[in-house]
Amino acid sequence: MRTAYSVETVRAAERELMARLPEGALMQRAAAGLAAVCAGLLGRVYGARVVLLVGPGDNGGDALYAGARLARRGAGVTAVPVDPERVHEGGLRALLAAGGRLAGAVPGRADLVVDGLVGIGGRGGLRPAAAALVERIPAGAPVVAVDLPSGVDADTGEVAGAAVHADVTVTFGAYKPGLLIDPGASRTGALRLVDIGLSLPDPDAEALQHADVAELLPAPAAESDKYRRGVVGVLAGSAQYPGAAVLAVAGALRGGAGAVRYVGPAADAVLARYPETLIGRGRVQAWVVGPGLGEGRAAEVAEALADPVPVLVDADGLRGLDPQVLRARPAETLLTPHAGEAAALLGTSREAVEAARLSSVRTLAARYGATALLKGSTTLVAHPAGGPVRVNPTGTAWLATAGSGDVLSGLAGSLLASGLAAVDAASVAAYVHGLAGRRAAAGAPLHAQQIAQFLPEAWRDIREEARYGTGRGGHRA
Ligand SMILES: NC(=O)C1=CN([C@@H]2O[C@H](COP(=O)(O)OP(=O)(O)OC[C@H]3O[C@@H](n4cnc5c(N)ncnc54)[C@H](O)[C@@H]3O)[C@@H](O)[C@H]2O)[C@@H](O)CC1
Ligand SMILES: Nc1ncnc2c1ncn2[C@@H]1O[C@H](COP(=O)(O)OP(=O)(O)O)[C@@H](O)[C@H]1O
Ligand SMILES: [K+]
Repeated sequence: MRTAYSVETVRAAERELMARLPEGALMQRAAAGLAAVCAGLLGRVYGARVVLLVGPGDNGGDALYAGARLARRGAGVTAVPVDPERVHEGGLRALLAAGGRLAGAVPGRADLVVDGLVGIGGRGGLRPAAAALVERIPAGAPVVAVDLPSGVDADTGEVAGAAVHADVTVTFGAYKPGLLIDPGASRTGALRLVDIGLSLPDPDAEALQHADVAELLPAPAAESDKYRRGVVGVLAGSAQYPGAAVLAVAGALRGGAGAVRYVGPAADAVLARYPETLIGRGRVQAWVVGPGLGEGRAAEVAEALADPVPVLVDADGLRGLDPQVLRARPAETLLTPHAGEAAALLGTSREAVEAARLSSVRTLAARYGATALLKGSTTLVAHPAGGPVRVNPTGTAWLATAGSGDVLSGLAGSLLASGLAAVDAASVAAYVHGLAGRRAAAGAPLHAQQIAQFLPEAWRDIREEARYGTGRGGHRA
């Protein structure tokens, strides 16, 4: 499990540790880790041209001390401060003593640029003086961000205005949510964590890894039969959108349930593609409701919600949902909107949801009393009672293709039917779907059926790789 912590939590842990260590010890740990990553990237440190962009706070201090370490190994290090009157004193002294120099402008050429403009003390988009330095970063020079790419909000991943695009981000003590969640996540490049010895409480966000997912994937026991494995009901499709039913069933058949039961007007299309599907009403252990339903199907949605089993609501099923009805349900509800659907549920705009994904998914879950999976560039899953938000680390923008979400909802519903808690079903489905999408795409456009076809391969990969890894999954139901 990769865990992430808010600025407030990180600061508290730092204070606690700093009180027990000699002054400046933490910054030296950070700078040593940063310098080691920079040296690794440079290969040959001696003679390399390193440019430090130095903000007024401790983030700039880290960059200066790391620069001093590189200068002592023979690099030509130039520090460019945002404000020459406000530079970390000790860091500057160390750099100058090691042979580094101070400059008023960004040099035209560099083998490495270190972004020490702002770290967890940053607020809002970069101010003009800092943004101007970012614009001067020499084309093609690799950029290493100190703690986080300047301009990215550490807690949320929000980017208001200019922000650094890093090739590598060296973060200290703990990952911050903004490093894992878009738009921030797409600015970090490769992430490196430097352990500075913090003791941390429960995380604010977490990302499952292969080993966690492997532990959650359902597998039939020797005594299993199809009913014990769970039956998932799929209420989807319409005369206008029969394909959504086929794709949801395609996902459901590959998600661990023992049988898939289809209810709706697209039975012929479903059977033509998947003759193994059961047709018509009957007992199910979980429902998938909504893909391709079209309009005027509220009564059927309400009927499924009245069944005391877990229900996943997607797409057209999300229209006009009543929070009171969801709160009164005796079993879990899982909502799987994309940003547009989430905006309608929250009474805001799609842009507002995309700019603030973390708070949107939390609000959605709390307001509707349901687990919420917010799809898009970083898929997030929130539990209605709060706790860490799950951040999906797999996926590719090629998944943004018609019908992709239908496959996801079928898959997640199948995992619900096989007994996973809603948070686990949602985050495992997003993980496997994202991996299958990456494999199916392999750098080229894909269509939704291919995602379904690659699900078993992704599933097998997770189980295989996890044999050699460690890690724990799970979440309270
Ligand atoms: N506290 C600690 O124990 C440690 C802190 N470390 C470093 O210290 C950083 C935090 O340092 P600070 O608290 O000094 O804060 P930062 O250095 O992150 O930023 C604060 C400074 O940036 C300016 N600023 C804020 N928002 C800005 C914006 N949008 N545009 C331009 N300038 C902006 C502020 O005026 C302030 O002077 C961490 O990110 C990390 O790099 C590390 O050395 C590890 C140990
Ligand atoms: N930019 C993106 N990067 C990664 N994944 C994306 C992106 N955009 C969409 N996706 C994923 O693609 C799927 C699209 O689902 P959805 O919007 O419901 O499409 P549809 O309704 O056509 O099935 C979701 O799994 C979503 O997370
Ligand atoms: K930075």
